[in-house]
Amino acid sequence: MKIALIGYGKMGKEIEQIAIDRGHEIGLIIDQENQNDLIPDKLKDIDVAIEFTNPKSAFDNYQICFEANVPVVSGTTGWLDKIDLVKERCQSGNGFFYASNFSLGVNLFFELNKKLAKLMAPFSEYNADMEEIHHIHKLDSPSGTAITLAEGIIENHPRKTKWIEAASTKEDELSIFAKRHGAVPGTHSITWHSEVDEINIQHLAYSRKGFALGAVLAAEFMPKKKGFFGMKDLLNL
Ligand SMILES: NC(=O)c1ccc[n+]([C@@H]2O[C@H](COP(=O)([O-])OP(=O)(O)OC[C@H]3O[C@@H](n4cnc5c(N)ncnc54)[C@H](O)[C@@H]3O)[C@@H](O)[C@H]2O)c1
Ligand SMILES: O=C(O)C1=N[C@H](C(=O)O)CCC1
Repeated sequence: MKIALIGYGKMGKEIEQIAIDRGHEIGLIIDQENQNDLIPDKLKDIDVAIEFTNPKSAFDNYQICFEANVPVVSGTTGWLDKIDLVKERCQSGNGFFYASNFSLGVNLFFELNKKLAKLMAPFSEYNADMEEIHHIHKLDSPSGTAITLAEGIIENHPRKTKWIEAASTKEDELSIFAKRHGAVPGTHSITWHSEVDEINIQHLAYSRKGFALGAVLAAEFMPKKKGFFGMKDLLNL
């Protein structure tokens, strides 16, 4: 498979390594300094584009791939205000795969989080909050993964209706505490506190390898696909 890498930073480089190890060819690499090279003509013989850039650039990059009819796998976070526009393009025949987190472990953790929220529903003595810790270079906050986790709690717990990135004393608000520290690849924990105890679940990434492998697996899933896909489609969760 011939892959275009859009964004050649920490994730782009990790993905390149795994894609080559799995027998793929990197046909095009686009980063900030050659971003004007991202034109439909250069994508002519590309099977799939993998996009990991930043919240401001991602949507424009998708549009160029859509014009070239190249399916996109994107892990960029912080652009979801435009998700309806992307879904419209998918309805008119483009292919797009998004995950706030591509690692298998986090996607299992998403399911565990939903089950725990459901289990807690009848027990009003327990209240939840969330902490996410990432490296100091991260641009968006809270993390895309934290937002997915918060949505999982809100969908499955009757007393939580929204999340806020602050300490809250309102029962219907889920507090997210976002911390930035050193080179941390990504740690997420959810704690359900009562007066007498707490239950804590945590996912801690040791490196970016799990994110990168998931993105390459998504890229292998995408050629010729039309529509909007996510990790549930890939992992059958
Ligand atoms: N979904 C996931 O599993 C997952 C995992 C890790 C990171 N991320 C997200 O992926 C994104 C990138 O993360 P990273 O750690 O690789 O960041 P990074 O800063 O190391 O790399 C981003 C790269 O994009 C380049 N870039 C900026 N504007 C561009 C443009 N217009 N066109 C092409 N390239 C451009 C930058 O020069 C940089 O090299 C972030 O949004 C991050 O939150 C998602
Ligand atoms: O390093 C990042 O940036 C990460 N971003 C994703 C998020 O916002 O959840 C996934 C974890 C790493």
